[in-house]
Amino acid sequence: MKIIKNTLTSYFYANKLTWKVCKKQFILLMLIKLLSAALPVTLIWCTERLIDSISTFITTGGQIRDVLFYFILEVLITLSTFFLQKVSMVVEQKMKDVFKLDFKKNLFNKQQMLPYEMFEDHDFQNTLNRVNANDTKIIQMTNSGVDFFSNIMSLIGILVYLMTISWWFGPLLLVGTIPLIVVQFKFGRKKYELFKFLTPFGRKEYYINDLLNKPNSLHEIRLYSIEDFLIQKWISSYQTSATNNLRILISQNKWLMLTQVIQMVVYFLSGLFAILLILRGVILIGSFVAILQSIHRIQGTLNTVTGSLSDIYESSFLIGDFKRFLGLEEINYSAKKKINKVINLEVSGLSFKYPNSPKYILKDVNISIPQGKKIAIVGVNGSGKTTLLKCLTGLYLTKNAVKVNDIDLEEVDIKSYHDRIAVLSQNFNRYEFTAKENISFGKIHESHKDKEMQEAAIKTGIHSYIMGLPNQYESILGRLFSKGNEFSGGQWQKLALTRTLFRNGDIVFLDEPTSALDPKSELELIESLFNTTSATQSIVFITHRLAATRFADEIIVLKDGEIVESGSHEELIQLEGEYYTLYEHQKQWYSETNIREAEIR
Ligand SMILES: Nc1ncnc2c1ncn2[C@@H]1O[C@H](COP(=O)(O)OP(=O)(O)OP(=O)(O)O)[C@@H](O)[C@H]1O
Repeated sequence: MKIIKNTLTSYFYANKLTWKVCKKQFILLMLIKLLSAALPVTLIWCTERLIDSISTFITTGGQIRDVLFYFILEVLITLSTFFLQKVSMVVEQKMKDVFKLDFKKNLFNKQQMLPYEMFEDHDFQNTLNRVNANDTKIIQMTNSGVDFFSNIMSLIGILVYLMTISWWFGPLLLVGTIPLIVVQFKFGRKKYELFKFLTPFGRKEYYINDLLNKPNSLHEIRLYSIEDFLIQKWISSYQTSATNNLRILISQNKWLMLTQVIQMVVYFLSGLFAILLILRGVILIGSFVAILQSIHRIQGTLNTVTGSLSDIYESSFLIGDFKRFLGLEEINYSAKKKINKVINLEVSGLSFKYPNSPKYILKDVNISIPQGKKIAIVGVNGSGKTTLLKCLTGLYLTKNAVKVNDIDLEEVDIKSYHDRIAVLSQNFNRYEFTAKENISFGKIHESHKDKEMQEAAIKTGIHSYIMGLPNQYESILGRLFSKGNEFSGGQWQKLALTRTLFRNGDIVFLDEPTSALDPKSELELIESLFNTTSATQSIVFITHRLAATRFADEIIVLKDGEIVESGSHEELIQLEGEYYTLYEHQKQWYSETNIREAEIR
């Protein structure tokens, strides 16, 4: 009972969605299917009449007009069937296209409303993967439903026709169908469960495929000769999916064979019964042929009907995923306080651990960032620097620990906060669009401000490179598309930094902004950055290069998620602690002499 209720709920839900998006195509499809449903029984009736009129014509010299009439009618019905089939294919395709467009738009919108941290969770990624399959599943469910009803109507028509000859055909044919329905339902559920189990394998295949296709990843793969290893991994994932899919197909077909045998027995019994009727003179030869034709058609239609039922049942699970996804709690922007300008950012007693991870990555961190303050965060790998940045920028929210303008970040409309900050992350994006677009993404609504963009590009030192490109700022970057121009790693980083500067945030967060730059460019850039930011603009930057930290008002040293030292460059050097040790290791790289030598070279 519960199965039927759930399936029906999902089915009506799918229909409601389809109706909302593509009413016109939906109505048209239903009309076509309605017409198609009436055709089989008409054809059977016509065949019966044709044979009877031929037989009358031969035996008693009846009218040739009748024979020709039924013959032409039969041809017309057959042609109409083909015609409706083709039109319905086009309508279905159009319906799929319209629906997919709307579905994807809604999905993207929903994704935007979900907290960032969800996207780092693999279970969420699996669900998202299955939800993405829903665009076709919802339409398929609607179409299967229309097919189901159309076939049921056609079945009823044929059954009623058969039962007017003898009511025995009804129960006989229906009993033969029950095993088929049971098998189709059983495998509908199994197929969904298998799909769920195989989702991570599918994602892995997709990931490896991407690694092997994209020039950025292929570069290292070629040089390390790990193609074979990766291909092997892909094969193993693929084989798991293929083997399991084949196994379920074999198992389903074994059961379907059994139901087929039962159906054949029913078919022969019905045939024998029809022979009995003709021998007793109850029916004519035309009715006999029509009975056989009806039984044959019923069997075919029953297979389609139960197949549609199984599809609807299987899809209902996926639609369950989709409904759960839509029900996920969204970030509530409207109920939150808007930020028009960041006056100060205060971190007090921030302790943080990632979801599904037992270990605290940040422990009791306290930082004060008033307007205009320049802070450098240093520490060895894994000490929690990037995690701290994620908390400061509101990608991860922690109750009462991070306050902007004395308001808990959890209470703040996070979009309004993001509008006021500029972030360059360690894994910045390389957009394979034009140079101008790459920079304008920093402030997309002000993409017409060419002068500001160029000023930012001059600051980071990328302007001269861009001017050297064939179409200057309109040149396409990267190698993926035609007429693309590849940048070096450092040039891409300068471009990403330009994007961040163009954004002109109240606070600029930089996660290792100079990691790909040569020492000379690095020093020049950091100096220019600090000299040209306004007095009210704050900077928080993470770096491993300690030559850059001397420009900061305060340096924070993180170790195992705790602030172990903080102060100016001179204060920390005098302290001779963690910072001093790190600085001593790097000192020689940054001595004035080395830089000058590098310049001469
Ligand atoms: N999404 C995540 N889920 C679980 N643990 C994470 C996640 N991101 C980072 N970590 C863990 O948090 C710890 C700190 O990582 P984080 O990236 O903040 O260090 P970091 O100081 O920026 O390091 P690096 O200098 O290498 O960039 C690491 O041990 C890492 O394994």
